[in-house]
Amino acid sequence: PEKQWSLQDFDIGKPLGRGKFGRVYLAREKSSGFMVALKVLFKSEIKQPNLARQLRREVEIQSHLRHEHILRLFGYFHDEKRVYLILEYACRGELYKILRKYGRFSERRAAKYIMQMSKALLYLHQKHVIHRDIKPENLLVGVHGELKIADFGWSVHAPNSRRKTTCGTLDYLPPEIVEGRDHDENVDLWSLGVLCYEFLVGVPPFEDLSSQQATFRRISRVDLKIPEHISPQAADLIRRLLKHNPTDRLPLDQVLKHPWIIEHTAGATVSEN
Ligand SMILES: CC[C@@H](NC(=O)c1cc2[nH]nc(NC(=O)c3ccc(N4CCN(C)CC4)cc3)c2s1)c1ccccc1
Repeated sequence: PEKQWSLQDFDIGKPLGRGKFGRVYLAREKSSGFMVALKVLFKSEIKQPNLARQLRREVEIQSHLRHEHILRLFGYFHDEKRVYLILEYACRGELYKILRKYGRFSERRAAKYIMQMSKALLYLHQKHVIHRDIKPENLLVGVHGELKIADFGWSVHAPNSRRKTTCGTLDYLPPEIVEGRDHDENVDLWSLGVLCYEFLVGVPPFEDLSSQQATFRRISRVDLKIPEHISPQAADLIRRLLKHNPTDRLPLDQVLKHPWIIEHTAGATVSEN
């Protein structure tokens, strides 16, 4: 039987971060000493029905997932004002802050992350779950330097035609969502290509700081310029993922066999520092 958790079961530590709704704290479960991340969301902020439905979906989906590159959701509880999600603690922090600190990643580090993301997405797609919000802000780093996909607030069961009213960056949206068309698992392949580009270049491929419309236009036209310093193999993988037609995008099992991934991750299965 599922254990009924409550706030009394935890010692709350330092705040770890914050999302659009709520904050996340380091916490220790008292009887085991197990460290977790406790995500606190205010009911007042998720009052709107679609946010409550989104949260229920996040909990429903993430609580059933078991994968080394997907952040575990161990349980949840609520009091009169707040909802609490008991999440796996990723002790090396947020990937986007590491990316901003370094500016951009080496091809070896980028390829390792893309391989890990591909394995996680393969697992998700086999369960007909599409994440729909793959971006550096939703990626965390575990104790062995491995990636963990967090924040399933936008994940859905495929196929899906629900309008995605984005609050965050638009840079990761694929043409079919930007153009309001139906979408399926292939949206995550597009985002994987955007992620690979941003890891290697330091900025997303279709970013146009002048306006959202300008970014939409560049996405819809797949207006892609790959800088000279990117290796031909990396450029090839990015081009094979950033295809306007969702079914033309390189499937995940092929991504894992791509020469760029093979060359840069040989022997990387052992835990890395
Ligand atoms: C992805 C956003 C999402 N976050 C989670 O769910 C989150 C779940 C979860 N588990 N573990 C985390 N770890 C951290 O946040 C963290 C941050 C910094 C750290 N360091 C600072 C630098 N130092 C050198 C190393 C240690 C270590 C861990 C987070 S965030 C969210 C969504 C809504 C509301 C709040 C949070």
